[in-house]
Amino acid sequence: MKKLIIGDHIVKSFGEGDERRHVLDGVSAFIKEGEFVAVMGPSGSGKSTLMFALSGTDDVNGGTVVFDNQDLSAASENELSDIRRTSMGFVFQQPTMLKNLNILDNIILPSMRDHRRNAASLTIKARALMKRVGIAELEKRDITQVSGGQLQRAGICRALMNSPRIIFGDEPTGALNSKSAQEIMDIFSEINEEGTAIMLVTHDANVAARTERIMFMSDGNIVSELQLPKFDGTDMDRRVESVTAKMLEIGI
Ligand SMILES: Nc1ncnc2c1ncn2[C@@H]1O[C@H](COP(=O)(O)OP(=O)(O)OP(=O)(O)O)[C@@H](O)[C@H]1O
Repeated sequence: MKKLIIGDHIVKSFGEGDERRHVLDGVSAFIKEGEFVAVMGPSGSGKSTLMFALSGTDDVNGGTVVFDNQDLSAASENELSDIRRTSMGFVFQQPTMLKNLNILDNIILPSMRDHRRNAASLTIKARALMKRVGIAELEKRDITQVSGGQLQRAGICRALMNSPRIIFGDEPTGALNSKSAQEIMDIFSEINEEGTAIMLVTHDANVAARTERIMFMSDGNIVSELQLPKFDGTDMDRRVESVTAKMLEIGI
């Protein structure tokens, strides 16, 4: 499968003078089209920073990031924002949604900037997505009137509105109980089955075990990888065991 994103010797530094520190220390990473990957590693190892670099959300201090043959490091802020809006979806631990809008409007709002689409067609798409993830009946609810799992489903709908090539998830199940987390992972698996690449940052071996490749980070570098067969709903215990064995082996 062709590579969708290629990060080559990425350096990302924070701080000034003696305080300056390479949070990404020349890290190279790729994500293939339609691939389902996870990034694991100790707190502060640079997982989220890598995600923000590969998605063009943050600029880098060295190296290159190429998305679908476009060099993100050379792209203007407008070009980057277009690429992110049309080709990428983002899901975070706590979906940031507006309190004065209902769930449906929160899902639609970011896509309203895409002038090729009108409100009616966006509403149709949002309702189809909500139905698919099991929150069709919640469209009129305020964001304070739904559970954490339901809100995260809405966050996933919002990320899917523009039919992205890839979804980036930073601890998307981190705030959920294990049942809701597994349900969210079922949704991610389905989305991936349909061809959307997914990159998840996670501390949870049960989440990482659902993916097909895990990159392990330590001190701003990828220090190991684990390849798993594509998840087919079986063998979960064995998959989790191999992830935890690898975590133990590299000491995270
Ligand atoms: N904007 C910033 N300014 C200064 N330092 C930062 C900034 N963003 C991240 N860092 C530092 O970079 C390091 C890596 O952060 P990052 O969030 O990528 O780690 P992580 O592996 O995702 O950690 P966690 O698992 O705790 O979320 C940390 O030491 C963090 O404090």
